[in-house]
Amino acid sequence: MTSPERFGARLRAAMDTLGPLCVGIDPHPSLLAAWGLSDDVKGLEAFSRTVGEALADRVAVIKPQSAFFERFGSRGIAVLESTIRQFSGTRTLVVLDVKRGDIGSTAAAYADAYLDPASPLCADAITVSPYLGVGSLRPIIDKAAANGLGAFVLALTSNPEGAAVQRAVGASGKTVAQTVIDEISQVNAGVMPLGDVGVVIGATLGQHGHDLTNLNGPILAPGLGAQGGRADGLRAAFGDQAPDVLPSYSREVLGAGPGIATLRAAAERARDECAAALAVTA
Ligand SMILES: O=c1ccn([C@@H]2O[C@H](COP(=O)(O)O)[C@@H](O)[C@H]2O)c(=O)[nH]1
Repeated sequence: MTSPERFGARLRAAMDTLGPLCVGIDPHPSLLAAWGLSDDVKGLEAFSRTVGEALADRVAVIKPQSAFFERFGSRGIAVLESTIRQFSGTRTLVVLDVKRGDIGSTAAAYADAYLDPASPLCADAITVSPYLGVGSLRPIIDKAAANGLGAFVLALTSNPEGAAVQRAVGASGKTVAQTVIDEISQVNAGVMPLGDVGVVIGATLGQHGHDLTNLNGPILAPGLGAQGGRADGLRAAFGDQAPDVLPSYSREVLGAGPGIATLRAAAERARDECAAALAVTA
């Protein structure tokens, strides 16, 4: 049996062909209202289907935010399952934003839920939290690698409250975030063309002062638009790692709906701004 193509390689190909952009599916109650939809499962379903119709095969990555689906219980989860399925067979990869993490034996169950192709919630990658120790994520990292899937580990989040924990300095003299980055760098060492395990670094942070040189993995950068991050700040924030940066917008792009054409136009504008900001000059 041949091994599945690795997540890092698939992400690199998607970003090369469709551009460096992730759009979040965050069906906030205020967005449902602005789109003329009801704040219930029917509205959730219509919202997610419209985003799929507008952006499948047009953006490299789509990132459903699980919380907005969980809000509606099992029927919301059923919509999340069909939202993920909408993108299968397209070039658009799905990163499910669930920020999971637990002791290793429970992390293994999360891996079964989200990174096993037999599961209805299986995505191309998930977001995970390292605050039980990066080592506790090993079952998730291993399951992802075995199935050609990936994970993004929180390092420096886009919200201002994150700094108190993530910039705290440990006994090694490194910040918590740098320790996370360095442990993930080891996981990705030698993987070509790009490792399967990324980190999350907020696009709101500007020059964050952390060393990403050896990461060899994708950098998911949320916080653009609604949280104040700007595409023209990406280059200064990420320097030589620019080619590995996956900028992410949710509300800013979703606010252009419910029209298919207006959603596409907003995503294209965001993609072009990010691509220009991240362009590697010789
Ligand atoms: O550091 C982080 C990690 C995750 N997020 C998530 O991304 C989107 C951002 O939505 P916007 O509407 O573009 O603000 C949301 O789902 C967050 O939970 C983040 O913002 N920062």
